Amino acid sequence: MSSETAGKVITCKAAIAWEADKPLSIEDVEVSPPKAHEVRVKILYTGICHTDAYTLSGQDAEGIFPSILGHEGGGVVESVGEGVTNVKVGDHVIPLYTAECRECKFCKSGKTNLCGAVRATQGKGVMPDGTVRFKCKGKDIYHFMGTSTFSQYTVVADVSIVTVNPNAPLDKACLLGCGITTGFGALTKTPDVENSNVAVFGVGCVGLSILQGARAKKCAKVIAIDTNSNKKDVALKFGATEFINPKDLPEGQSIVDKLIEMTDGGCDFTYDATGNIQVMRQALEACHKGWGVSTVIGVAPAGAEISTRPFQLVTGRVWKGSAFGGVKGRTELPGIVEDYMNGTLMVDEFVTHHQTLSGINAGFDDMHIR
Ligand SMILES: NC(=O)C1=CN([C@@H]2O[C@H](COP(=O)(O)OP(=O)(O)OC[C@H]3O[C@@H](n4cnc5c(N)ncnc54)[C@H](OP(=O)(O)O)[C@@H]3O)[C@@H](O)[C@H]2O)C=CC1
Ligand SMILES: N[C@@H](CCC(=O)N[C@@H](CSC=O)C(=O)NCC(=O)O)C(=O)O
Ligand SMILES: [Zn+2]
Ligand SMILES: [Zn+2]
Repeated sequence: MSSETAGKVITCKAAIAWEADKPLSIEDVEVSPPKAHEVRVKILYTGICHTDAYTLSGQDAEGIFPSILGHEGGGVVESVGEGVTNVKVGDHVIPLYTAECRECKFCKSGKTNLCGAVRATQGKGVMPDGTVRFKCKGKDIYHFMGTSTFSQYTVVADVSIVTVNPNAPLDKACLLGCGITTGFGALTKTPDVENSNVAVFGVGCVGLSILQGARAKKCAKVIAIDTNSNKKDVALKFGATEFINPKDLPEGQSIVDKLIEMTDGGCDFTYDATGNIQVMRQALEACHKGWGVSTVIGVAPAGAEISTRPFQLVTGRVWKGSAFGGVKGRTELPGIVEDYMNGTLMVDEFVTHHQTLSGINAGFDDMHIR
């Protein structure tokens, strides 16, 4: 069965990022029908992630303009292109910026959630055939992260979408398209994390979700670190057992010294959820000699590099990273939605503000309210 609009161009509203570091502009866009192995989705809700703000600011090495940003969406399938078998018209879906084709070297490796099927074209802002599905004022508009959820309709590759429980409220479940899943997955998929000492740098959506994961995995000491002391209460609510503001430490004591002191030699696991390269170094160096593992999650500006003394690694600390929490979207995201539905994963608590599409720039400002 097909919808009335199937096969036709749909004209709808979208927020266009015409150039870096300028407000988004609400425009009429023409959204072409999906080609083979593509899906057109009516987006009902989207979150705004700090990565959208980062790309809009011009700091993303892959940032392309004009484009339609957004990657934390929830919607309903409007139509499907030829050969699409994994979703159907009317399905409630979450677009996936980390695809899962189940056929590429990455997917088959069993070692990573990264997928090679569409990543190269995704990074260039085009669909897998090298063309775009959006037009505005006669100009081609680029896609973003393979999702472009700041549009009333979007087109995604079939490997970049998953059907979820239709009873899940999409105004909240859309957040599982990035931040919450990223933090929760990064912690819960860490091997041997149970009963360990954990430090989480940055108490935003990602950091809070790491804290939730730490509680679920019954970690022993769970230390949240943020330069904003207003984050203490929420950190404790989501699973931190302690909170430190590095600015409050006595002169001469670094956050690394403090964490080593609190954990009898260093943390078993640390996570960066700030995107700050100095913090990434602190997170690594606060790990226990011999076995501590530090995971980089935050996204740093184009050109930024991390550094430490090689001795930190020689003496057994491990530096690694995680994208989308290591979660394989098509296989695992429906289960995470179920965790939300059965009350074992907090999601509603992350919704602090609502905006309509026309208020999207105010939505970006809302993220910075302390
Ligand atoms: N790898 C992945 O798959 C993903 C990565 N990300 C990235 O993760 C990062 C976190 O995202 P999100 O949680 O939404 O971001 P937020 O900005 O909401 O959270 C980051 C927190 O870190 C705090 N912070 C800043 N500097 C320091 C510091 N020196 N020490 C301790 N805390 C500090 C910030 O405080 P303040 O607000 O006062 O600056 C803020 O509270 C971003 O870089 C984002 O782009 C997001 C999703 C997926
Ligand atoms: N485009 C950037 C890197 C941006 C980045 O690291 N993105 C994360 C997701 S952030 C979500 O909010 C990610 O999953 N990276 C892996 C990937 O394959 O993109 C750059 O060029 O540095
Ligand atoms: Zn994101
Ligand atoms: Zn793949």
